[in-house]
Amino acid sequence: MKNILAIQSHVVFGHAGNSAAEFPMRRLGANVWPLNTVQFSNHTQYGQWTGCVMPANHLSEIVQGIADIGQLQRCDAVLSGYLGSAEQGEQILGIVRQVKAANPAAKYFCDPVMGHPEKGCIVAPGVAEFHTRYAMPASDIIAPNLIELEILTGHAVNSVDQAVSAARELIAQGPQIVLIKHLARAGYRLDKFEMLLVTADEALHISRPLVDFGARQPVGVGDVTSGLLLVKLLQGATLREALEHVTAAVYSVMAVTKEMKEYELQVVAAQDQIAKPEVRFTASVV
Ligand SMILES: Nc1ncnc2c1ncn2[C@@H]1O[C@H](COP(=O)(O)OP(=O)(O)O)[C@@H](O)[C@H]1O
Ligand SMILES: Cc1ncc(COP(=O)(O)O)c(C=O)c1O
Ligand SMILES: [Mg+2]
Repeated sequence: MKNILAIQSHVVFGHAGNSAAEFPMRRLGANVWPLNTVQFSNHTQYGQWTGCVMPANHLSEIVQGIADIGQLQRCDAVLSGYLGSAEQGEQILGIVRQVKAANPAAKYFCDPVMGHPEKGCIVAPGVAEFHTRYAMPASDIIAPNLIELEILTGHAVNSVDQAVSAARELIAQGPQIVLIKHLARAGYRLDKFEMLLVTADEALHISRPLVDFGARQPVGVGDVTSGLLLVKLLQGATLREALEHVTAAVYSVMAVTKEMKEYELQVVAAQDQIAKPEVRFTASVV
């Protein structure tokens, strides 16, 4: 069993952050240690929520507790996602160092969740800068969407070739694997949902059909995508196997969500499809 310390948001109602990713990751057979950066009533795309951001030192305090009972060396990866404050970022980097000292084989997977005012994703000030300056160079795997990729590289990305080069600019600074979770307007086709998985010497492209949700797109898709990719890689899947499985699993969650006429991701209803998707999408080498 692989053990993943997952540091991201928790919402009581619905699915985002750990509340989106934790169950699907477990359904694939990994142990998840959820460490919540915030506890909110619901995700921020409702435009209103209640709850609080955890004090930054809460994160390291919890990890120290795990170290104190002699279990930290069993951690195979740290996953970080939605942060409640930039100060939490500093604590997370300390946690990554502490975990790697306890288990030198452990990986740091960074989902650099940044604010996206147009989409209604609201993130605290300083978090985008934290991801760009500190988290990206410290990560082993990073999974930006297109806008996050542009912020991380500091320039526009308008095509698949540019996206591959941009991913390799990041690779030159730290991570070995970059997943571009949504190519959007930089993809080959606007009527598909496309992703790229890039390493120093490999680039894989995959696409799945768009599911029509109109203007109200489900939230947490990126969080599920990142969590599942990490589990597959830790379990020894090849890059191609991991990318193809994640694409089919997340597509199935979207399709079930649409079928049930829901807005919140239906990860429980779609659980069998997460583990063994019936659809299959094939990645191609760029
Ligand atoms: N197959 C699909 N059909 C339609 N929309 C999708 C599909 N897969 C994902 N999406 C939507 O695409 C968007 C991906 O958002 P993006 O900002 O690129 O990444 P993230 O989820 O990390 O924020 C989400 O709004 C999600 O609901
Ligand atoms: C509390 C919370 N966590 C996480 C996310 C990230 O979700 P996504 O996977 O869509 O990037 C959001 C987006 O609005 C959010 O409000
Ligand atoms: Mg995201």
